[in-house]
Amino acid sequence: MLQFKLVLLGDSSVGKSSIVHRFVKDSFDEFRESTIGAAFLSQTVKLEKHQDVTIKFEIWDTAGQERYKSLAPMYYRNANAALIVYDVTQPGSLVKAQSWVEELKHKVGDQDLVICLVGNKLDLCEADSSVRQVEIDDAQTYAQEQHLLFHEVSAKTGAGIAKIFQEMGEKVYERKTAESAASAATQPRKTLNVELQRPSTNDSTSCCA
Ligand SMILES: Nc1nc2c(ncn2[C@@H]2O[C@H](COP(=O)(O)OP(=O)(O)OP(=O)(O)O)[C@@H](O)[C@H]2O)c(=O)[nH]1
Repeated sequence: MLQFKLVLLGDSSVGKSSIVHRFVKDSFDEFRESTIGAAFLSQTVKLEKHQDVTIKFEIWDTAGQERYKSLAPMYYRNANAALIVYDVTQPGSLVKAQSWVEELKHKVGDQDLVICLVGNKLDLCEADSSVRQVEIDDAQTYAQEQHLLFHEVSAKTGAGIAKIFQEMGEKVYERKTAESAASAATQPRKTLNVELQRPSTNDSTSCCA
């Protein structure tokens, strides 16, 4: 099974761990503790667009607190996919998300990485529209300009969560298969010149002694 490394980045308390737990365990904890360092989980995804293909995400959920920021490169290095999360009720968290986008593009390069911008806690706006502080159009326009995937979700209700990982899975798989096809096309064909040697009949120890 193809495995892909996925990293979650974003400000503290935006709901990174909650998104991962909703995806991996289909559960939600109202009182989740802040992550220390990073947490690792894995989950498989059966791709809807590619019949009979199941991929595995190895997920690194990083800690959003400023004091852990220097650890992040360890987790996004060699990643195939990144979810950059903000909270739709906290405009500062979008600014932080944008700085992660910049850092990834600078350090990793978006050719190598599928990036998805995710606005979380949508349920809060649905309960009371006045708490929304980041307009969907603004975030979506930014995502389009930066060539990022984009979703608004709720880890609490589960709305939109499976869709993120389905779409990310398809993108990383398509990238991988396109890369493999391109490298196969550019590889020179190797001709094997195998000379068959007849074993000498009077040397019974020649091959295994
Ligand atoms: N209403 C609502 N609350 C959420 C949602 N997602 C997370 N929360 C709450 O927000 C708080 C922070 O969630 P976490 O998942 O720990 O956030 P985090 O981004 O992993 O935080 P760090 O580990 O500090 O980086 C918790 O109290 C969650 O219950 C959501 O979709 N809706």
